[in-house]
Amino acid sequence: MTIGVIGGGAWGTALAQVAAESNDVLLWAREPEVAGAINSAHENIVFLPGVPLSPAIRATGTLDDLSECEMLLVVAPAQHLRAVLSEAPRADVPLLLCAKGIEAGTRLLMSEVAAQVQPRAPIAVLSGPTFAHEVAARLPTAVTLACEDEALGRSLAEKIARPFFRPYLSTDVIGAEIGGAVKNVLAIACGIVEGRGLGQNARAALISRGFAEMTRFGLAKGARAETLAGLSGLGDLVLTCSSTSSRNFSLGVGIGQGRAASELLADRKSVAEGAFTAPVLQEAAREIGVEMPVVDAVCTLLAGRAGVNEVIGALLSRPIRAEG
Ligand SMILES: NC(=O)C1=CN([C@@H]2O[C@H](COP(=O)(O)OP(=O)(O)OC[C@H]3O[C@@H](n4cnc5c(N)ncnc54)[C@H](O)[C@@H]3O)[C@@H](O)[C@H]2O)C=CC1
Ligand SMILES: O=C(CO)COP(=O)(O)O
Repeated sequence: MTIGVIGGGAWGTALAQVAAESNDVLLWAREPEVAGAINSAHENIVFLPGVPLSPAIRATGTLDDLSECEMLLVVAPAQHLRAVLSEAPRADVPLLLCAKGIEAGTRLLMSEVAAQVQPRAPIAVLSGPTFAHEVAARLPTAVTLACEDEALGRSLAEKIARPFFRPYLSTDVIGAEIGGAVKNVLAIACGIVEGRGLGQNARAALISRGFAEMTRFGLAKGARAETLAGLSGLGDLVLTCSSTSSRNFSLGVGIGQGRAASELLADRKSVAEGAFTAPVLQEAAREIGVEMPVVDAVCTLLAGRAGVNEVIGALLSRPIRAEG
């Protein structure tokens, strides 16, 4: 079977490599130099350099070429997903959504955006603790694959599973998406703590209190508690809050060291989704009356409305309250 991959960033490329172990893969890349190098040198020189790619991966710059694929992995960044999926051929094949974020303006999750622009396509979500370079190196990785249609979810999981890449099934699409979107914002917060040298205790506190925020927001939006505590929620939160391999965490480190978020973001070619998700998550939480003080703090720092010491001081001086 031919699996299509929409998005030639690090994650799209790593997933293409997984899928290419037992399928033909056609990868759409926006940048001609990315598609060219994958076809000529079997390497994504821009977003995943140094990883020899399978010859079963072909790249194209034309979305229409994906019309013959039997399933599509959608790996364009969250804020571009609507535009890219709108230009893709009308599909009635399954879309496996792999981006982590909430759309600015509409406050929609990726599954909701995909349902609007590709209404005939069955939708599933893949999310979890998955650094692209580790997956590309075939290091053991487990993910959540969420699909309301259980039988379809199982068949998609069977198509992409490998001994080193292990999907766990769920029917909680919203839960899987909320975990992945929220953890990116919390990873920025943990990076700030690291960059400011505030210690391991503070980071553990932020992970726990951040998880409480993720849970409050997720439950209010209809997510299931066990999904939020699983691979796509807590699992990914722990990964991205602990490593400079995370672009969100490393953005936070720079902010914690006193650099302006705008300057750090302008320097990047790779995406730090949390920077885009943070303000829309804050709006969505306020709309439903869910308190998210760590998310609020990240928003203040991303917008440059206050300094790091002031924001952390305000977080630490909140009234004493019950943990649960
Ligand atoms: N890199 C990773 O380890 C993982 C990434 N993800 C998620 O996958 C999604 C894609 O991230 P990466 O592959 O890491 O990206 P990346 O940071 O490696 O590359 C940036 C991507 O953005 C695309 N892009 C830039 N401007 C665009 C535009 N105007 N329209 C459409 N596309 C545009 C580029 O073509 C490229 O594919 C994100 O939502 C990310 O959170 C999820 C799991 C792991
Ligand atoms: O989502 C990821 C790992 O699961 C990648 O995290 P970053 O986008 O912060 O690099």
